[in-house]
Amino acid sequence: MEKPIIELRGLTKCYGSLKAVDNLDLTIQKGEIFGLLGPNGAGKTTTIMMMLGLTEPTAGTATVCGYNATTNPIAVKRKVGYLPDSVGFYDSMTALENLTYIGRLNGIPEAEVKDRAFEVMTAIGLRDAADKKTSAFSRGMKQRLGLADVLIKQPEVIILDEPTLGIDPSGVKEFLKLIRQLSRQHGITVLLSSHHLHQVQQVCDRVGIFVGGKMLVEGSVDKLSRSLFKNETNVVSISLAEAVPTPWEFEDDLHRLERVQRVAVTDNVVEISCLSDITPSLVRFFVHKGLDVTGVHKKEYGLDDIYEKYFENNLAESNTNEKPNRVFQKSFFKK
Ligand SMILES: Nc1ncnc2c1ncn2[C@@H]1O[C@H](COP(=O)(O)OP(=O)(O)OP(=O)(O)O)[C@@H](O)[C@H]1O
Repeated sequence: MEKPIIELRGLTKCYGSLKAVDNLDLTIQKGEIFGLLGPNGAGKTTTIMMMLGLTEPTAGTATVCGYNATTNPIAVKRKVGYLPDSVGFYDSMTALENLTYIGRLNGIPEAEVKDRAFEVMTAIGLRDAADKKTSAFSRGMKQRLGLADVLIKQPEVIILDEPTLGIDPSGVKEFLKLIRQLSRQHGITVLLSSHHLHQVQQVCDRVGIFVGGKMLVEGSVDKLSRSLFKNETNVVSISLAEAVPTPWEFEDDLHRLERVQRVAVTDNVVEISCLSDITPSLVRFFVHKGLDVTGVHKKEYGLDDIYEKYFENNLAESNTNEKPNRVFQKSFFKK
């Protein structure tokens, strides 16, 4: 198996008595898009700073592209492109001038820098705005140009810290699509830090939920959902034309269907949890009973369900000192 492109071992950072990052172990393979998810103050930026060699760990190591980020930060910076949540440009210069300036700073030869800048601007969809001053750029365009700054040095790894802050929903969608495209086409490894569950779910191969400096859980959304919702992976909601009376005369019959585990009735919706996907049999059951089915919806568990469930389990397992997690959870969803 190939060596991981990012390898964090026992990575720890203390600020006085505060453990901002607490004994973090993480490996990311080449070409993967990994989402580091966590509420404000979770330690995401501190982790990124240590991976870039911009702050020293109190303990542990961060190895990026085969280099120790603490002892060899320059080598790491050559291989890694970092996009913070907002990027500054010289507003009196055009997008192309800003980009070629960054290209020169990164040591790209004069003969190549303009062509490379055009190439990158085309890839990120800003070719037509190349001669526009960046003072006239929207926030979304600035983030794209920030990505161009990162790409011009042809990095092996891109680290994005809250890259979609302040971008409108359609801009976010486009931006994430672009990240995925770039990663797939060029085999670039991406670490994306965010507290937007839905955005991360759209683009990442694997996610880690990071709270209070610790990685609580990691894996693909699918894997996490299967392990957390073992007994509830097949939940179907059947909507009926009329409200279901209580007690419902057909409830026992429904329970007797093979593989049905749980039935819950609310107004005109019957929610059924099953051991496997038996949607066709369920629909036949309702039709056979002479009930008008107006909708069939299969529940899919996403990252927000995973996050919620994880905390539910965590709270149930422990009866001490769990209040901070509740607070984290609330602030997580608010944004
Ligand atoms: N230079 C510093 N000195 C002291 N404490 C710090 C310093 N930098 C960060 N911290 C603390 O470390 C913790 C982790 O901060 P960090 O910025 O890494 O979190 P984050 O997950 O990136 O949060 P956000 O989503 O708000 O950016 C916080 O409690 C923060 O106050």
